[in-house]
Amino acid sequence: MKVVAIPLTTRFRGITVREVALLRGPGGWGEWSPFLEYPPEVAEPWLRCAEEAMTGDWPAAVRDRVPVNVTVPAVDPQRAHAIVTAGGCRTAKVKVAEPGQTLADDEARVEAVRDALGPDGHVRVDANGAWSVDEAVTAIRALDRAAGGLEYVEQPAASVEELALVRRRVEVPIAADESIRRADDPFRVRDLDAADIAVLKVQPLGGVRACLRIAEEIGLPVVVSSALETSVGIAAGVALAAALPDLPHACGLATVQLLTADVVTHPLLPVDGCLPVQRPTVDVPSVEQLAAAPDRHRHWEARLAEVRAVGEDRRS
Ligand SMILES: O=C(O)CCC(=O)C1=CC=C[C@@H](O)[C@@H]1C(=O)O
Ligand SMILES: [Mg+2]
Repeated sequence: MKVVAIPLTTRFRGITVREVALLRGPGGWGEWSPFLEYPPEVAEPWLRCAEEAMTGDWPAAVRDRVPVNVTVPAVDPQRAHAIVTAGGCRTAKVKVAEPGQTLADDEARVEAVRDALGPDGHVRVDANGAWSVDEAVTAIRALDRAAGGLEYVEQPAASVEELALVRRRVEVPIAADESIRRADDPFRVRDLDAADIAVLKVQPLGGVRACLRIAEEIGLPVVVSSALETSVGIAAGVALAAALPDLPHACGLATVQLLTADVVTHPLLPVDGCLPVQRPTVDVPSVEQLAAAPDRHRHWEARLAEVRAVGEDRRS
């Protein structure tokens, strides 16, 4: 196992450095990068995703490019404008409802993003479940106006029940993220008519093939999104997006742009708003250069042993 620590270009989801474990198998490298605070039970499906990559057993692709959104963290309007302009994508996903910020901050950011994209781009927002139902209804209406039309809002409230209530009160489509990847039953979103779109992330949901099965059963259009991986992990998301029979929306897989460095020879960065469907080649000198401190290696080795034990328990 190799552990790397990569500084982010901007604080994102409360972190400034991304720590990632890379595991090598007969079919290639796999990335195992559950966030540091996740307990073993939560980190276990993430390991299944890495193990699948290490066998090289991914489903066949039906397309050779995957359209992606640029991801805009909860930054000021000038910075948001610059990120979208530099991102080269026709769709932008804007983080909103950040602790310590106001709805006016979100409106200003979304306006700047629309300005940078022009009238024919798509703007979507992600609230990470931060709003109550009433707050969500107010905020979605305001942000829809500020954006001159939102493509969708991702996880406006925390629970599936709340998503369903919000969905009945606004015109903007609702996408479910945490309500699928953190739920005991990802299909409650479908059963309660709580969303128009399913966001699927390959690591928390146990791999590419597991996500393909969820996509078939959930019966909603899918947006494949990242968990802030290096290009090794993003390649698994790209493999899922490439294998889906229909892909009506851009995917949230352009997050290598949020890292200051990568571990492959040709990072999975968008060209003309799309990622190529290819497995990147790990660049061993970069892995060595980005290596985490020895105590972090020891931490990840111990974590791996614990999570493997959870996996064995679940299989027995
Ligand atoms: O979807 C995207 O554009 C990028 C990925 C992204 O937003 C996320 C990656 C990692 C952790 C999550 O908090 C976050 C998300 O909520 O979707
Ligand atoms: Mg999300």
